[in-house]
Parts: sequence; structure tokens; C-alpha cells
Amino acid sequence: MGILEIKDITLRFGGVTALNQVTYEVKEGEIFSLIGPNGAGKTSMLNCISGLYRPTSGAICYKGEDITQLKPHKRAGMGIARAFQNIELFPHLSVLDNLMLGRHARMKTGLLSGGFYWGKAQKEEIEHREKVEEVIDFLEIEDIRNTPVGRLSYGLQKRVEVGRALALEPELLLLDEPMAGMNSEEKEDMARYIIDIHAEKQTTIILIEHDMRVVMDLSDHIAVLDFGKLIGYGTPNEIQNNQQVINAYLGEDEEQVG
Ligand SMILES: Nc1ncnc2c1ncn2[C@@H]1O[C@H](COP(=O)(O)OP(=O)(O)OP(=O)(O)O)[C@@H](O)[C@H]1O
Repeated sequence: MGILEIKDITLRFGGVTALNQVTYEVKEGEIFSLIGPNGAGKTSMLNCISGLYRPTSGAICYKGEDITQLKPHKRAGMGIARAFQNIELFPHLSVLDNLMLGRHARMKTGLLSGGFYWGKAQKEEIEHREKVEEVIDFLEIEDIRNTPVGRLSYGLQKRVEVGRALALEPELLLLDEPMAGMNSEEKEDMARYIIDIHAEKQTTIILIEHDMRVVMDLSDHIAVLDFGKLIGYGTPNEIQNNQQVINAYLGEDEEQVG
């Protein structure tokens, strides 16, 4: 049984079928990539997994539990964290504060109850800060910890966006095009962080990425979507030799694959 089971998911928006009877599973501890042409349904699939979208039909099971009807914050509390394609940080807040907010779903003492149970809240706050400091060390962003996020370069903002998701200590990390818009040096750094997150924390990772070199190097398994349908599933080697996938997607940027 996989850590995540996608069972016959269909998602419709009016006349548009964004996902059409998609079934696959993600194994615990693997790096799993979702690929496919623009508009194929990749982000919609992540939205269904994180709870932002409710599928029209089908079910999503996480660690054997049906989470299809659960709200996003419940799923976050269960260890599912998401880094967004379009950065979802608070630009006026510091890196540290953004990461603390990212940890919110793990916090037991709310802001209000904190006032009543000051001792407990303070202890919890210290623990959360320690976890966030670990993320800051891990992503090598110590020197910008107090900088408002809006003042950082795009590449650094993308790194902080991943940090915000990591602050949750996820068991399942959803990364939506974490390298989009980056220069080659920043991309290399991001690939290294993804490999390190996976190796050091055994985090299961679902990655959406258009750079096929990155996808083929990093992934244990790949699922290919086209017009909302799953047209391929397998190891990088199987996917590169899948004629339907080559016709629909890989053929168009073959030079990136080798
Ligand atoms: N909230 C929405 N309302 C209406 N249509 C939507 C919505 N979200 C996605 N869609 C449609 O669903 C289809 C799949 O879009 P989606 O963004 O999931 O594709 P994608 O594979 O992530 O594309 P890209 O690589 O360009 O990010 C598209 O036709 C899109 O217009």
C-alpha cells in the first residue's frame, strides 16, 4: 500500500474536465514526479491532494485513511505540506516569521489560548522556533532570516517557499515547479536541497517540474498527465521509452531528456 492512493479521481469545472478518472499510488519515501503539457491537470491534482479542490468523484487515501473530504488545514496537520508554484509568502514579514506561520498547523496552543496558558504557550513557541531554526540552517538562509521576504531575489523567495512547507515537518511534501524561473545555479541548488530533504528526512516528495533532466535524475516513479488523463506511469527509464508519452509530451523537448 502506498502512502498516498489516488483512486479514480475526476475533477470538473463546468465543461472542463481537468482530471479524468486518474488512478495511481505514491510509495512511502519516494520522489514521485507529475509531468505533462501545460493545462494537463498537474496543479489541479496537487490541489486535490492538499485539499484546495474537492474532486467531483473518486477518493484520495493518505496512510490508509480516506482524506477526500478533509479541509486543507486538517491535511496539513496530518503531515501534508505544499510549496506553491506562485509563491504564497507574506512579503512584508521576515523569512523567520513566514516560516513560523508555515508551522501553524503543528501548533497546539492557538494565539488566544496562549494568553491563558502563558507558560505552556511559551514552551511550545520555543520548540517551534527550534524546528524553524533547523529549516533555516538546512536551507542555508541564516543571513536573510530577518529580511522581509518581498526584498529577496525570486530564487531566494522560491527557497523560502519550500522552507515554509518544510517548517511543517511534512511526511508528504508537494512541490509545484520549485525551480520555475530560476537560473541554472539556483536550479542546481534546489535539486540538491530536494535530494537532501529526501535523504535526511525520508520525506515522500511529489514534484511537478518541466525540466526533464531534473525529473529523470531525481524521480523513483513518474506519472504523466495529458488532457486530465493518466497516459503513463513508471520508472524514468520506462517513461522515456513509452511511445504514448513521447508523442504527447517528451517529443516536444527531446533535447532536454538525454
Ligand atoms: N479553478 C479553476 N477553474 C476553472 N478551470 C480550472 C481551474 N483550475 C484549473 N482549471 C483548468 O483545468 C485544466 C488543468 O489545469 P492545471 O492548472 O491543473 O494544469 P497544469 O498541468 O498544472 O498546467 P501548467 O503546467 O500550465 O501549470 C486547465 O484547462 C485549466 O484551465
